[in-house]
Amino acid sequence: MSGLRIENVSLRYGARPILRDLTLPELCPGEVTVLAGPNAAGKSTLLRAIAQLAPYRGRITLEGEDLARMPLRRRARLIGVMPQALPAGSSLVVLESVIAALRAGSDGFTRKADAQAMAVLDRLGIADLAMEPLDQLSGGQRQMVSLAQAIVRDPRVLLLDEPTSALDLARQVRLLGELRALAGEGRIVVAVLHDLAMAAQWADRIVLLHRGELHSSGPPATVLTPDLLARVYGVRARVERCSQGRITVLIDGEVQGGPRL
Ligand SMILES: Nc1ncnc2c1ncn2[C@@H]1O[C@H](COP(=O)(O)OP(=O)(O)OP(=O)(O)O)[C@@H](O)[C@H]1O
Repeated sequence: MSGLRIENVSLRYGARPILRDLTLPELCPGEVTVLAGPNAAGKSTLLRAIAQLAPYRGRITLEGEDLARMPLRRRARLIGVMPQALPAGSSLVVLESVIAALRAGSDGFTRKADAQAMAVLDRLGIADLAMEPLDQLSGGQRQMVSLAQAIVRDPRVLLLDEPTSALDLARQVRLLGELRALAGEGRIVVAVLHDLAMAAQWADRIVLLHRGELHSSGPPATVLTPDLLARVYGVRARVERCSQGRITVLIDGEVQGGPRL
């Protein structure tokens, strides 16, 4: 009961079913889980449901406790969310925005807030951005600040929606290494990634969604097969084994006729 459980979760937008009776294997501390699947499969929606940002039917529990019944502040301390994009129109500088994220999970004034927020910026290698206005950052810089906001409360669960989409190669590696380290410290890390080669390299487990349902889940080497990539994504892929049970995925092109599912 130490993990995150998602059981029989269904979610509709209006009359449209988006998640359909979704039950996942328990997501455990120490693991990086990548949520994968074609566009509109329901990946972001599932993250929103876990974060209790969208109403659903079914049960989502953390260490046996129903997240839907948890007091807001406690939930804010336990769950860190890195959305696809930070909302524009902020008048804060980076450090203030990270302090604001820290305070959202605390009941009162935290004297050490500045130091805590600075330590997180330093950990992510962006301390030099502390006094920059949030609205004047580049897309990649904003993404790193968004990660800082998500982890500053030291959450037990970290939910990230396409966290590398705006990052250059060095920062992609830095961020993914950071996710591994954050998991290694005992957190449950769940990230939506489109880049399956990246997912193969960094994930302990891949959960593949398709049209709001669980298609498959397991270690990258068992989920990411050429046959699955052809059927679900409609791409021709080569999957090669490398060291320590890891695989590399190379996409060659599209299969004729597109996805078969
Ligand atoms: N607020 C909303 N209102 C109505 N429909 C929505 C809303 N948000 C998402 N949807 C629909 O839900 C479905 C799943 O969307 P979601 O963003 O979860 O997919 P995704 O797997 O994250 O896709 P992508 O890879 O393209 O980001 C889509 O068909 C989308 O149009």
